[in-house]
Amino acid sequence: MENSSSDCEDIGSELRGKINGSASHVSVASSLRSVSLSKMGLSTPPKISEKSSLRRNRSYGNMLASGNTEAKVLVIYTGGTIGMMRNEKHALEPIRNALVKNIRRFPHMHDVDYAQERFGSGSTMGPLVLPFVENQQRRVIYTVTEYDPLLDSSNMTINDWVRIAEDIRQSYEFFDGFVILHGTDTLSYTASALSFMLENLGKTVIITGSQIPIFETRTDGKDNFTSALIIAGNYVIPEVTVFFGSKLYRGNRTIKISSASLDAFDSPNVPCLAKIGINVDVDYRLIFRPYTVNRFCVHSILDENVGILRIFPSITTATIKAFLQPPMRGVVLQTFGSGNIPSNRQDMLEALRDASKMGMIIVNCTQCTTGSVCDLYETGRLLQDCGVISGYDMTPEAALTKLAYCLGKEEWSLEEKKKMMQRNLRGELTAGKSPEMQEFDLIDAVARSLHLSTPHELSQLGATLFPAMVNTAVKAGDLAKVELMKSYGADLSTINYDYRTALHVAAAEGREDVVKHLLLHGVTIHVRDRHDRTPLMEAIANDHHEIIRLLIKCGAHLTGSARAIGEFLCASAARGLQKRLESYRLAGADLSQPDPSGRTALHLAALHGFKEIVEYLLQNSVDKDEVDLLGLTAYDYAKQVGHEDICKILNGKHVNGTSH
Ligand SMILES: NC(=O)C[C@H](N)C(=O)O
Repeated sequence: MENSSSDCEDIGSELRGKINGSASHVSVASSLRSVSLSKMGLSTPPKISEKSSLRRNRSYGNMLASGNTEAKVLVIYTGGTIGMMRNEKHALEPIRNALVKNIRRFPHMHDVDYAQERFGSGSTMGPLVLPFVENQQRRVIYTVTEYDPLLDSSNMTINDWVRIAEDIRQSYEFFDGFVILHGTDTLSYTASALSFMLENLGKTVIITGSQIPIFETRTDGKDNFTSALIIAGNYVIPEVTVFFGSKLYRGNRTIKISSASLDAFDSPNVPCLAKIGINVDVDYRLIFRPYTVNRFCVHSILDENVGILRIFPSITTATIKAFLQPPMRGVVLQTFGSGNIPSNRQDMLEALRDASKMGMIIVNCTQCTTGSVCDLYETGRLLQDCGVISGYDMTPEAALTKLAYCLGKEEWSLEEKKKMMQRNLRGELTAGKSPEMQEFDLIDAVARSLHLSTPHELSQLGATLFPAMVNTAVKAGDLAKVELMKSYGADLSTINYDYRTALHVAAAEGREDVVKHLLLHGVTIHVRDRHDRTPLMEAIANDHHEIIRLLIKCGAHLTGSARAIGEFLCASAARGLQKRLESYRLAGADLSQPDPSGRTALHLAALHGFKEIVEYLLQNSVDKDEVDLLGLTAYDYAKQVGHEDICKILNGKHVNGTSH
């Protein structure tokens, strides 16, 4: 299917004025609200009825003929050192409108020639284009939306997290991935909060920033930003992640470890998800996936009555009591070692017990950078008796934002909130042991027989064998074998040489039970294969209606431009494929969407004499009076070729009311 780059251009041109012009500081939520959905060619695709819009759409058609594979990334620029400049006192401060202007001058970040050829604009306006990157499938087209005011992240609040989350929600279907430019100081808090707020996330969200402004000669900003764009555009890692200093981390596992080093972040309790060196090495097995059949949504109610209390020797009861006073509703207690507090401090224990009895959620987290709280010592077990719950190995940032999130879930009872705090929701904690792999490791066995031994050879073997074996089991609908492959260490989300996943195969083959199984195992629905086809497109192309319903329920959406969908609809009608039209309808297409000549599926069905399709389209509210580029209605076509039965159905009324 044709990619939807024109959507990107529409968004780009709409935001362009706001980014570069005088009214530059508008949140993308409000910007996108002002960009009509029909203009983006998605939910309510445009109808072509006026000559001007026709001309516009034709010229888009020419641009799309470039045949390049592109990915669209939305960049939300909130502030931080990355976009700061030195003022007269030599202090760093964010400068409005400077980032995009400067990026346009960096040949490493913006390919002016490509932008010129593709969008007819390049050096001053239009979407930004990342130059071609060796070994990456897609060229990244990105749009930057700049917040007003730009913030040093120390000034950010819960309201800013909500704003970012809402902006992602508003633009979710129009972009392949998201990059958030953010100050480093509170970046881990934002990353943790967003990881909870963005529920059933299916796309890549990366937060990055820098220690040195991007405008300076020696900067980490350019590499961090470019790498984040490449990953967001080319890899589906459905998590809120942090990219910094050559590594991609799970956001809610990160902490800022240095105020000076360019490796400012770490995720001490879990390995990084990807490393950028000469190649991009993603460890797909580490990716945390939503194990539900639900579509993406944002939970934006956070309770701000939460806090972190760090215990220290000789802390007074008065201090503790003061901290636990209403309106406080949730507290992260940072304790010693593996979760200990002084066992000889009955006063302290009493204060905690009282607060817990009053309905406060108190979560025990360690002051150590690595490791977890556990009931190894009497001093730790005592806290449990007071109603304090375990935060396992959560970072204080993750525990605090998770508390704000859980307390904001009004539909959950207090017990449920406590249960959720101790459950692994987004990969933020490790409770208990991870499932064991089968003793007989398939890849090891094959590797031995092939005399392969290096870790690189082993991972290459796995990457080659597993997709083929999983896909064979999926094609056969053999769920037991799919499970077996998983126990051998296969990642069900893995892609083959054609960038296809098991979900593509299951959707194409009509294996509804396998589709369900894969979705429940977190296989992402947004991966596009070499030919830009998503699992949803596979289900449509094979008319598997139940699977289309399932994928849509899970948040899948059409990815082609409105015009391309119009072409598909017309082609289906011309070939008498009513089932295919129904497939598109179930997938959310507007059956009235015209092709570039302004003809709708109804014109084509009338022309080719498919009476049932004409009836079907009329039942689905396709306007019989729509005229094409030549000013002809569906009736005119039917009349011309003598389909009298269809003329009768279309009842001869012209758009302006004159009878034929
Ligand atoms: N490196 C940075 O971005 C630090 C800056 N103070 C901020 O958090 O906004």
